[in-house]
Amino acid sequence: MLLEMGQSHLFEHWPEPGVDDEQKRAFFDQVARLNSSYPGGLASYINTARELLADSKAGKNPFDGFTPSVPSGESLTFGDNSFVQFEETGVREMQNAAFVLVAGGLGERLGYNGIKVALPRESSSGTCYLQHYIESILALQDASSRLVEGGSPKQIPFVIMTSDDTHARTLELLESNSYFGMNPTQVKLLKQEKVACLDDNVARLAVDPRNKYVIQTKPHGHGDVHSLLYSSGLLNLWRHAGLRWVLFFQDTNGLLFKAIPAALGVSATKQYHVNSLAVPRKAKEAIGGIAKLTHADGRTMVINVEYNQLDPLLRATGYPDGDVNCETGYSPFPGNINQLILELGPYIEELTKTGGAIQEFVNPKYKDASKTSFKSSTRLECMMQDYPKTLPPTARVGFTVMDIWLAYAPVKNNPEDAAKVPKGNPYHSATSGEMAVYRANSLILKKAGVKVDDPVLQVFNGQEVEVWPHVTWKPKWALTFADVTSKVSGSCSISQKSTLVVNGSNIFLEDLSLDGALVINSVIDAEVKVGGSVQNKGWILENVDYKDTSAPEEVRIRGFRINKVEQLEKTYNEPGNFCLKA
Ligand SMILES: O=c1ccn([C@@H]2O[C@H](COP(=O)(O)OP(=O)(O)O[C@H]3OC[C@@H](O)[C@H](O)[C@H]3O)[C@@H](O)[C@H]2O)c(=O)[nH]1
Ligand SMILES: [Mg+2]
Repeated sequence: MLLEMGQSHLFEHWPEPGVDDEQKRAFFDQVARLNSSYPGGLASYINTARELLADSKAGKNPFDGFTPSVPSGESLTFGDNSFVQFEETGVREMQNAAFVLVAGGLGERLGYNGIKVALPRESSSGTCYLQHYIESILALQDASSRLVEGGSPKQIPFVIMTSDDTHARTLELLESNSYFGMNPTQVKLLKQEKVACLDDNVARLAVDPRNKYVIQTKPHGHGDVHSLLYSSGLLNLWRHAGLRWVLFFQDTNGLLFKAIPAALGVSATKQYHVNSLAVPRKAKEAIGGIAKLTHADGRTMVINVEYNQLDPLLRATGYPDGDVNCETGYSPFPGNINQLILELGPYIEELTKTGGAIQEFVNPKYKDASKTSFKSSTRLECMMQDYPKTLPPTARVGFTVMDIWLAYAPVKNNPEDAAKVPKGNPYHSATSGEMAVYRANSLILKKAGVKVDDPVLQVFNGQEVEVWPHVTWKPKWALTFADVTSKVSGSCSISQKSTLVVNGSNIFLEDLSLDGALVINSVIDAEVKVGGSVQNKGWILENVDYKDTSAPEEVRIRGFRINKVEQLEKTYNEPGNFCLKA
């Protein structure tokens, strides 16, 4: 097959039979793996690569024939009646859902040496992303089964897509923490394989420069999640178990689960086959734009246009300024946060046709204008949000826009690059990711009637951020706005320098005045009323420079550490009714 596919160069420097036989066998093992892990096999990979490389060389626009326009979608306002209604519907539907986290990426822009899901979401409680995600899913599972009468409690399946770069460390993180309270059988890890690299425009496979018996490989992108789910057989198991929704999400977004209940509510109410979550997007921000594309022949689709493609597409179709903000101060195209909700039935139907293959693209870095050779080997890639591209026109494809402060705070950029982000655009750094959690929680409490002091501006690692009171709570305390309002009453206030860590479910804030740090831990059967005036020196943020290698990496990249000077910490380990009146 390799010879037929023009790959004879792979064998050019092979010694005669009997020499290096072990390594030659390993070579064919790798070829077999590359062949079986790609829908259609290696030959089809090479053929597609040739077509895409020829298009790229000819400068063909992948959206040729399509004109972009601004689509209309569901736009939600946090806390209003319809938002609260969507949240309730979403929580009810949650027991028919499965979650899929794509976490095979290395996070090259962040440059962190560990896996990204092990990073703390915020450092007041120290909870890492993976723990927060699992605790959110478990809390949703409990809340959903409480809402649905007579329903037997179901376990929400949780799939994590890993890669060779992240698999072992993800598994280790789960196992060394007892799966953060989730039943181990509830979690499935699916490892994506890398794909072969290509050396030139005729798609000659690239040999590893250090070992002529190894083909160079690189990641194929998060689009692999669809073929992996399909071939795993999980989708049909889920269908037989009566599930209806699959929710996809990415590795570092500390706010995501604040948007999930309402977003699922929208899917269920509008009966969307595909629902993408979006936020207002700043021009040139590194998030894809959701656009309606209309083809010359009349076809239309609502689809993500990736951030590197939006500007050229706009310039080519009558928007001479390309990707710019409109009078609202934002790009007219909503920003895709890559939280997709797919309805399981139509999803299985589609994958049965495609095998889960997603339209691919190639992005070679050419040496010069002749476009005949590459600076380094390239490969085909695919993105999970391109799934709708093959859907029939009858498919119900929609999107839901929510506020940025509520829904999106990824950690993608290293401190140096974050500090260079144009003023007014989000940093997407470890610093902004943590501050966004405090801001969202503070704003939610404010909306629930708590008097929360305004933030101060502070600079960490060259990034100016709003510092709100450090408020953090466990998902089991509150998943929805209605949960928060049911747990806060009377006249409560929180000063700017305060820290509030709520680590329990039945904790009620009643006439609490907080000026300092307060940590409350409780078991499920303890009902704790928290009130009175708490005043102490609190927890203070101290600057840490990202170049200071004496600090742990996760501290350095956020630019501060918490000095826990003084706090009131109370733990309620026994069932019963308690009252903390400071
Ligand atoms: O091969 C891969 C690559 C990436 N991933 C995962 O996919 C997720 C997204 O990866 P990246 O952070 O590199 O994605 P990008 O920032 O380039 O863009 C992504 O997020 C922002 C959206 O607006 C974009 O439309 C979306 O493509 C991560 O969770 C990552 O771990 C894989 O699981 N496998
Ligand atoms: Mg990327």
